[in-house]
Amino acid sequence: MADQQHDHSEDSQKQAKLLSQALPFMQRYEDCTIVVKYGGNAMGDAELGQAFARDVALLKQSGVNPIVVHGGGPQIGRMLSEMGIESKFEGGLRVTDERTVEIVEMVLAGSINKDIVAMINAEGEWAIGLCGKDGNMVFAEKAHKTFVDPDSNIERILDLGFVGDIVEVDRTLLDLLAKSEMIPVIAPVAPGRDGHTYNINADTFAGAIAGALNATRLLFLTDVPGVLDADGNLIKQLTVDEAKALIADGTVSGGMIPKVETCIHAIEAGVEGVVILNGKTAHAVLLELYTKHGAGTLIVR
Ligand SMILES: Nc1ncnc2c1ncn2[C@@H]1O[C@H](COP(=O)(O)OP(=O)(O)O)[C@@H](O)[C@H]1O
Ligand SMILES: CC(=O)N[C@@H](CCC(=O)OP(=O)(O)O)C(=O)O
Repeated sequence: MADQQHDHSEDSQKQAKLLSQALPFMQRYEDCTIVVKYGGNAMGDAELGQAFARDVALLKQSGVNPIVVHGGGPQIGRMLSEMGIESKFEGGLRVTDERTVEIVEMVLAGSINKDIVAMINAEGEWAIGLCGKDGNMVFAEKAHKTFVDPDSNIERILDLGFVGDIVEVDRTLLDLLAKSEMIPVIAPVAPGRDGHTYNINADTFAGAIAGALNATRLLFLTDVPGVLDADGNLIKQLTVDEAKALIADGTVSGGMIPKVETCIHAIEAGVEGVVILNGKTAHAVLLELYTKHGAGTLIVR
């Protein structure tokens, strides 16, 4: 019994110390908008998912305006495969025909969106699941992507079907929610003025939302610790110019290229800082925001 009491007081001392260290950071982000992009690769583990939901709830409780934008690429791929449809990507984007966009919307705005809402609600908060269609929040148009054939050096136009580029973000609904108890959880699906539904890369979608809201931070939860240098070491901070140089010299490659490019666009659109961090680390969001050393790579102007 005496031992237990001792443990308790040690625990509470530790907690008090942690809290006092976190306090200045909590004050720093009070009333700030923080957009968190929760990628499909960071999902899947129930315990990690609950830790993520607890972090988002704690942000709201400490006066932040958190907005979750989620992906779900691997989950869409699994559903398509169960239905006998093969996933095809061009330049990192899913080629999306009419049947595929229906399934994308079902998986993203349906099951994944509601799972995240339920996890946050289980932490005692009020999450509300949305997509670009809700409250006329986001409008898209058919994406116009080109591709330079490395063999012939000829530029080709890519027809990705119902993949969209964002052309408009209306912040009315998100401004209303910021003043309420609600935490928006947004799926990257948006309507076009042409009446079609468009599938939008979740990183791009999160960048556009963060830019339109002049967010203080945009966090990308992925499956690596952040941007790594040529020796595989984590780079703690980068300027936009340094980030561009890492793309140009090939240090940043593959899926990290569009991610870092989205970071650069978001900063140019008015986001104060963007962080790429490992969503597979429990409580990555709190470690990034509420500790001195952060958790990932911070990119700033
Ligand atoms: N310099 C780099 N630093 C970190 N990751 C890199 C780098 N260059 C390429 N990558 C790759 O980028 C991947 C992250 O991009 P991606 O798979 O598209 O993320 P997500 O699916 O979470 O959006 C990493 O898993 C890694 O393989
Ligand atoms: C156009 C396009 O590629 N859309 C993505 C949307 C989901 C997404 O981006 O999810 P992650 O963040 O988990 O990768 C897709 O269909 O997979």
